[in-house]
Amino acid sequence: MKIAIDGPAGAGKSTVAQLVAKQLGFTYIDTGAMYRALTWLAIEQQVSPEDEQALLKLLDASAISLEQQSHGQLVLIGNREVTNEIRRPEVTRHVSAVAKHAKIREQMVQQQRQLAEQQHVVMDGRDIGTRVLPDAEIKVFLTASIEERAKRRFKEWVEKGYQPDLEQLKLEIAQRDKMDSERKASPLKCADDAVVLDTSGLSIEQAVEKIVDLYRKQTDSPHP
Ligand SMILES: Nc1ncnc2c1ncn2[C@@H]1O[C@H](COP(=O)(O)OP(=O)(O)O)[C@@H](O)[C@H]1O
Ligand SMILES: Nc1ccn([C@@H]2O[C@H](COP(=O)(O)OP(=O)(O)O)[C@@H](O)[C@H]2O)c(=O)n1
Repeated sequence: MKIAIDGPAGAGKSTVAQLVAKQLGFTYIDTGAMYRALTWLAIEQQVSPEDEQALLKLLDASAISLEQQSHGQLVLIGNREVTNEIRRPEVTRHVSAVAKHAKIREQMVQQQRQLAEQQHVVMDGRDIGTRVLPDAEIKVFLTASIEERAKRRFKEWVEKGYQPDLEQLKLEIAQRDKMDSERKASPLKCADDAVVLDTSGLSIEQAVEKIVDLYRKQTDSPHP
């Protein structure tokens, strides 16, 4: 069973997908973490996000992997754990430039499909329903207004101890969405057969419940 959750930045994908996975006993896979790990590495090794060949070399030389633990997903580069570091604002600013390269995406997609073959998954990203798992049984396009998404990020960053600027955050989110939607290689878009779920007026719990309901309707199984 595969549940694909796509959508723009800050829509609540990882929060909601993680809780859906927990409720159903599935494995949660955050594909954005893989693009973030490569971006983190590129920054560390001073490789330009525009240099596809150099990024490919970096990707080949560095085993990026996701490890599922009871408390969440760990992101590893070789033996090095980078789960928290890849969330840094600097990585966020450059990740869409790294993720636009077709050959980089091919390799990431291959790895993501392998993960989904081994277990029941809830996978979130930008191209899960359209490219990575086009045959997913349930596809959700999770979205929310840009104002709502910027406010959520603002709150999250304040809680992490940063001092963000709301307007700047809104601008960065809009820029990232634009790059993700306009790139040639599997852009961010809603799959034709996805259910659109606007979370602007929903609590996290309500959004989770709506997806779990979709699963129940699909499988007709009240006790997963
Ligand atoms: N329905 C919701 N209502 C309020 N806040 C939410 C909702 N969904 C997610 N959030 C909050 O918004 C922030 C961004 O969510 P996140 O899951 O990181 O989004 P994404 O993975 O789509 O970028 C998090 O701090 C999360 O707790
Ligand atoms: N399947 C995916 C997942 C992420 N990405 C890229 O990786 C970036 C970071 O993804 P993310 O899911 O961590 O982003 P947030 O919305 O959580 O900030 C996105 O802005 C995309 O550029 C992608 O291209 N395809």
